[in-house]
Amino acid sequence: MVAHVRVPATSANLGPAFDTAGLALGLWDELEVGLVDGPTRVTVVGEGAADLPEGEDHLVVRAVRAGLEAAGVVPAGVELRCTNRIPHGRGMGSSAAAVVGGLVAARALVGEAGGLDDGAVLALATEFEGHPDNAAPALLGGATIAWTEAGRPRAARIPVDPALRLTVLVPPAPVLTRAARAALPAQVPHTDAAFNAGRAALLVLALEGRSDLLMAATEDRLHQPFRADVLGPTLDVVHRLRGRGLPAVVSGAGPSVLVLGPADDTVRREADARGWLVHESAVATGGAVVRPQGDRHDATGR
Ligand SMILES: Nc1ncnc2c1ncn2[C@@H]1O[C@H](COP(=O)(O)OP(=O)(O)O)[C@@H](O)[C@H]1O
Ligand SMILES: N[C@@H](CCOP(=O)(O)O)C(=O)O
Repeated sequence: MVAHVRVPATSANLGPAFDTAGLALGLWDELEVGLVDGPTRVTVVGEGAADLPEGEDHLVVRAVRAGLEAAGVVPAGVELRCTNRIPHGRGMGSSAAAVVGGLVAARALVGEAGGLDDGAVLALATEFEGHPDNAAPALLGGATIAWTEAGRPRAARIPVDPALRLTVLVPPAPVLTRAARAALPAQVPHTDAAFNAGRAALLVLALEGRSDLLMAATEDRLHQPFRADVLGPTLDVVHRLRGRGLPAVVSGAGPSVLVLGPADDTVRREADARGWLVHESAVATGGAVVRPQGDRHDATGR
């Protein structure tokens, strides 16, 4: 059996909800995973094709193995084909997609008896990622709040206005999430924590349809200011767009910028002037899914 999985890109934090909020974007990676008697073989088309390992070190293979191991299955090798559309190291959740996609493929291969329900997949994905905010929407779709309770990650969907458009401005060079996390302080002032708690609560209302709250709801003092130096021009772009009344934030750990709105002329001019790509979509309502064999897809993976 071959499991064919598609898994969405995600944007985490959404300004104030650091390591907590995230949403699925309309751009998908696809994976085909089978178990083989011989050594592991990996084929990659698209993003990362020239750089990624082709054996057991490949992140998707590691995730498939983790899922299989949790279900008590240890194959000799894994045959993996990837069609990658999510750019790497841009704050669009490529690593979460790889991990969640691999775990969902493992779930399809072992069947229900393997015990890999959504809670188990989210827990394993969070072990890989170190934070659950990308893994939750990659798995469940939509916009999510993720948190840890009694040592286990949990997630809940937030209702989102179906008219909401999302635009990601994507710079040409990556910044690894690890580097952007290393720039964060160990402690923040209580006033800044309180500021963000209020803004994160407001974010839920804004996503539900209170678009008049979007600007206030996307202010942040917990991560963006500390990341300015490692992200190059990203914070300048955020401030320029916000100065024009657009709710722009750092997408995930950056360096991309997420605008909670359509790709209007202001957004396109800002991106064009810097040679950045623009990706516009709605919030993707579905998370990682196992696709029927031979299902056709468009250029975004839909
Ligand atoms: N589809 C993939 N297949 C294999 N490895 C991947 C894939 N996507 C991401 N990775 C690994 O994760 C790294 C990027 O992860 P990270 O720094 O968290 O950025 P992102 O914001 O894109 O998730 C890549 O350099 C690569 O090592
Ligand atoms: N909360 C994390 C989100 C990282 O998202 P990514 O898409 O950049 O991997 C953080 O801000 O570090």
